[in-house]
Amino acid sequence: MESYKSFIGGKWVGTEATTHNVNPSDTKDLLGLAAQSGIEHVNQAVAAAREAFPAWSTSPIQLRSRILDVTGNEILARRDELGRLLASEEGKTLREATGEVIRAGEIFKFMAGEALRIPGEVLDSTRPGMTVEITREAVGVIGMITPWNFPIAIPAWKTAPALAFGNCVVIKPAELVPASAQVLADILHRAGLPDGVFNLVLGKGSVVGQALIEHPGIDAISFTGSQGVGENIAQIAASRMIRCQLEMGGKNPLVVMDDADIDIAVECALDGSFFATGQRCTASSRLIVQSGIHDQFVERLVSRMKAINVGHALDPQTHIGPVVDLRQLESNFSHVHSARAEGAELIYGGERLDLATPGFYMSPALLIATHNDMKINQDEVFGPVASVIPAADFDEALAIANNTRFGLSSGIVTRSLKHAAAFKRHSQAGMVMVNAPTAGVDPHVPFGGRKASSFGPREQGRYAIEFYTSVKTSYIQP
Ligand SMILES: NC(=O)C1=CN([C@@H]2O[C@H](COP(=O)(O)OP(=O)(O)OC[C@H]3O[C@@H](n4cnc5c(N)ncnc54)[C@H](OP(=O)(O)O)[C@@H]3O)[C@@H](O)[C@H]2O)C=CC1
Ligand SMILES: O=C(O)CCC(=O)C(=O)O
Repeated sequence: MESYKSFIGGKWVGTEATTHNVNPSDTKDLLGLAAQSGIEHVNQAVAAAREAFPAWSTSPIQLRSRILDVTGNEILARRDELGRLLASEEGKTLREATGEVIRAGEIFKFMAGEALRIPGEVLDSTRPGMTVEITREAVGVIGMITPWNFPIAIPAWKTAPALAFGNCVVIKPAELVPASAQVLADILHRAGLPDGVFNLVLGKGSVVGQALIEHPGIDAISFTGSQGVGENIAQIAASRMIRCQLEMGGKNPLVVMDDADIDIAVECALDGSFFATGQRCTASSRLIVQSGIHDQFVERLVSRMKAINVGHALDPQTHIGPVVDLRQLESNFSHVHSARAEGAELIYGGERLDLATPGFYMSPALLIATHNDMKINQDEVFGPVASVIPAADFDEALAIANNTRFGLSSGIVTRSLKHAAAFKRHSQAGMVMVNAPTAGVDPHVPFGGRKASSFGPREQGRYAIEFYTSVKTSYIQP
């Protein structure tokens, strides 16, 4: 039986109290026991990070780059083993989990390059003989709180740029996925990261997470998760005048125009709405379909859904794994139930499945005859549930797409360059896809949204530098 520990100041730290890490594909399969750290461990982790910061923030960029590169190489070399681990604790399929591990490895390798390319500027001053230098410095100790749906990629895309630019880290991963977090701590440690630079504290969000965001030794907070927790973090960060970066939910629209290639439209909807069990903040939960193609699209999508295998995450025949836990499963059913009560028609799926192993299985659900004001089309579900909203023309489809408090990703399937260009320009989302699913993004470009989906500077790619560095302007008179 595995036991997962916190990692503080270069040492593994266990606790008497533990939580069970259960495989959502088979609840009889107990993967391990995870430490339940408390406030004391948060205090120790922040103290270790503060102590490590002066040396790490001024360390040679080649050293930082090398450690990130070695970390990325090991993650990539162990993709199959780590993919199995991730699929076992989170429930996404082996293919999806291995893809996520590769993404994490590539992020470390990308940031190994960025560590060597920290930009600056030298300008003439308005005062004769004087120059002005604009440089970037590490922010300090970054508190990170990460969700369960991308157990290694999200910690990677926060940690890699933080370390590249000389910051220290205290991370609290979601309680449901301690194994992937522990693997990351172990790889970074063995890659040569000095003690205290990266600290992992396992435990409850309401205890460890709350203590971390309130800790006076934290200089910035990067969070991915629900809107409620994000709003709490924003208030605390504002009261302490520290920066925060919040990635929260989505209610992402996929617009299907009459002139769409129907095969592309159906595959985009299938992938965006249901793969990864719909547990992506970029999932297409609103399918906005023009009237001329509506019936054909629904018929083709349902027929594709019928061919989908829901099953054990490690079974190579599985297309969609289980929901992550019972709470999320019940929440998904309650969304479907309330949509039907509001008048939506459940045309396919939405049922609990009893399979060979006891897991949190549900068939992907498609609701039709919905309108955008329904709760199902305003609240994030975070499961394999999508609804179809009919639209008369492009203008109506665009208006519906933008009529949401969220603004993470959006998509359009069309053969019309005019509609694609207009959608790209007027969609109120941080990421826009043309003839591609709303979910599934590249590791080297900015990630983030608008409105209630995101707050603060973008994550990932070269843009990550904005959050993880502080700009200094120096006036130099020789
Ligand atoms: N944008 C995204 O990618 C995600 C969106 N969500 C949305 O959130 C819903 C609920 O999922 P859930 O996992 O509960 O999301 P949460 O926002 O509760 O969890 C995200 C992270 O925040 C931590 N956390 C929880 N409470 C606090 C707190 N008071 N202070 C600090 N940290 C805290 C969690 O810890 P712990 O694990 O211990 O609870 C976890 O590490 C989903 O159904 C979905 O709609 C969820 C995950 C990712
Ligand atoms: O769609 C993706 O590739 C990323 C999704 C994501 O980051 C999330 O769900 O939190």
